[in-house]
Amino acid sequence: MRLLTTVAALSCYLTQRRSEKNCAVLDDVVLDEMTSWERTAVGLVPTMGGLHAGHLSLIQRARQENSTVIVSIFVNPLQFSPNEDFNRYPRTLELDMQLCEQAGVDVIFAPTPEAMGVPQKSIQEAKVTQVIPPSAMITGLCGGFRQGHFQGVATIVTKLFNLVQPDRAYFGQKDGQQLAIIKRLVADLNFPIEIVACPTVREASGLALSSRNQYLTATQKQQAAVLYRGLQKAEAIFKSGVRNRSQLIAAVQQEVAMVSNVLVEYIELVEPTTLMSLVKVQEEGMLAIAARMGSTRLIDNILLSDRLPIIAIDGPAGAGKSTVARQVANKLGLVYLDTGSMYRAVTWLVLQNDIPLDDECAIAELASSCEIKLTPSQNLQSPVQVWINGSDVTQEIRTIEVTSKVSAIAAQGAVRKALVKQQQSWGKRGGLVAEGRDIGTHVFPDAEVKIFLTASVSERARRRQQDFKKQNQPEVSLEQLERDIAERDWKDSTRKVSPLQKAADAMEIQTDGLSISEVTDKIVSYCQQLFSQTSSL
Ligand SMILES: Nc1ncnc2c1ncn2[C@@H]1O[C@H](COP(=O)(O)OP(=O)(O)OP(=O)(O)O)[C@@H](O)[C@H]1O
Ligand SMILES: CC(C)(CO)[C@@H](O)C(=O)[O-]
Ligand code: BAL
Repeated sequence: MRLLTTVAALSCYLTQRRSEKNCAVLDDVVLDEMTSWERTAVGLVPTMGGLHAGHLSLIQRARQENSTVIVSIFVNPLQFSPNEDFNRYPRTLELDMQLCEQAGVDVIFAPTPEAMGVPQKSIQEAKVTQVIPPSAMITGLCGGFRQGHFQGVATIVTKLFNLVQPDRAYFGQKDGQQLAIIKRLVADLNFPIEIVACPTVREASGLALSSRNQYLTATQKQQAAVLYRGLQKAEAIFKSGVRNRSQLIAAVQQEVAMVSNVLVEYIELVEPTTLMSLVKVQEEGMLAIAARMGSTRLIDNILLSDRLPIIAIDGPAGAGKSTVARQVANKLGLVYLDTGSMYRAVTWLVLQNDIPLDDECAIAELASSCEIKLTPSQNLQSPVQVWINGSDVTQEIRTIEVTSKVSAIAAQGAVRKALVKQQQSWGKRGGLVAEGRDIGTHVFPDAEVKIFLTASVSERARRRQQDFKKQNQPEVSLEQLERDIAERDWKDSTRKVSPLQKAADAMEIQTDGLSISEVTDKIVSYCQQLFSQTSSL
């Protein structure tokens, strides 16, 4: 791991890194699987240091998804008002370096204000070019109590994005208003950066981890947990059907009022993307609170989502994921999101347009502008109907030509980005069963149910040999099939980008000796039991 403190050193490092053809830890076999984009994917985790488990969750996510991970540590003077805690803010670089080293970070970028070209002044006094988010996003919530704060955040994040030019940048849901503003900044200023939102990490008491928690006494820290308890009270009545603002806010107020030395600045219900105030929750709402305990300012929020549940089924090749996913969707009355057919449809379109498979720019153009529609089929024996740009390609995407080329297309970063974006937009309504390699870790990390479906290598080899026999394919020995499957597992799990990962909160199902219907029934009863507790279905 390197500690870089100047722009020149950072720029030199990034130039070197991007010119490298091979990642040191990967052998040629896996590299063949990776596109140039994957080999140089850079993940940035912007922080102000004082690292804790919340930051480490962002770093861990970045480590899983990128070839290079850069953590910036910079207490940004532009986002502090003169009366705030800029001087007192925790600065623990030595400890932060140890934590980053253990987490596999490649670079810590920790410049001085001078190296960053921002004077140690607040945004009002600074004489630098500034980035000003839409006023509607920065006047409410924390913006009403921290004049100029979000201009300061937007300015420094823009500088970091220009300096690092990451492929992905990681932010915590804990700072929900900041997250929404950064997503808007990326969209409005056309940064080619994927913003990855990471769930809030909490103490056992429910208190959101924050560098500022260090300011609290033990008693205050215990009392501060009331913020999250209040949000949970509102969440409980939301799940029982309450949607209006006044009742949700009152539920929080009532709970927080139990602790007299918590002085509430605001409790607000807003739309999480636009931050517009909500009278009632439509699809999704963010219930946010800010309060002071003595001189310490604390914030927290929860997302209230009305969507139907999402079931994410990940697992190694040959574990029966797609067959099981379709049957689970059918039994629960949900939609089976056949992600594999989406990549096949793009492959078909590439072939239709005679685009060479290595022309990644032309393919990116096609993938980011195509419109895919999946129509579930009631008959489990017949495939999901697939449309692309209005053409029904359900049969065409199953040809040998498409099958032989789909993995080369699916490995292209721009294709993945475009299709994951489309899948996530469908995910907003929920009611989906999706299967793949990183559905529960990357595509739908907030899925209500996560299953990791697996089977032994020998069992999967036996199943594949049976499939070949049914398809009158030439016989392949079990030994050869086991070698192929073991190699595939290794490639999928050691990929630097979107590797096959069992989500920490996934239930693993070992399917050796189980039939498809037995596995399906196992998952369906697990879901029904879970949903009956939360009345999600
Ligand atoms: N508990 C948490 N869970 C998830 N992400 C977090 C958590 N705390 C901070 N983050 C994220 O880490 C990044 C850096 O935040 P920052 O360095 O300001 O830490 P902080 O804990 O938020 O400190 P502060 O006391 O200033 O709120 C931000 O994207 C923030 O949302
Ligand atoms: C994003 C950020 C690092 C910019 O200074 C800061 O606002 C923070 O730590 O959340
Ligand atoms: N993550 C919070 C940054 C700030 O309060 O300045």
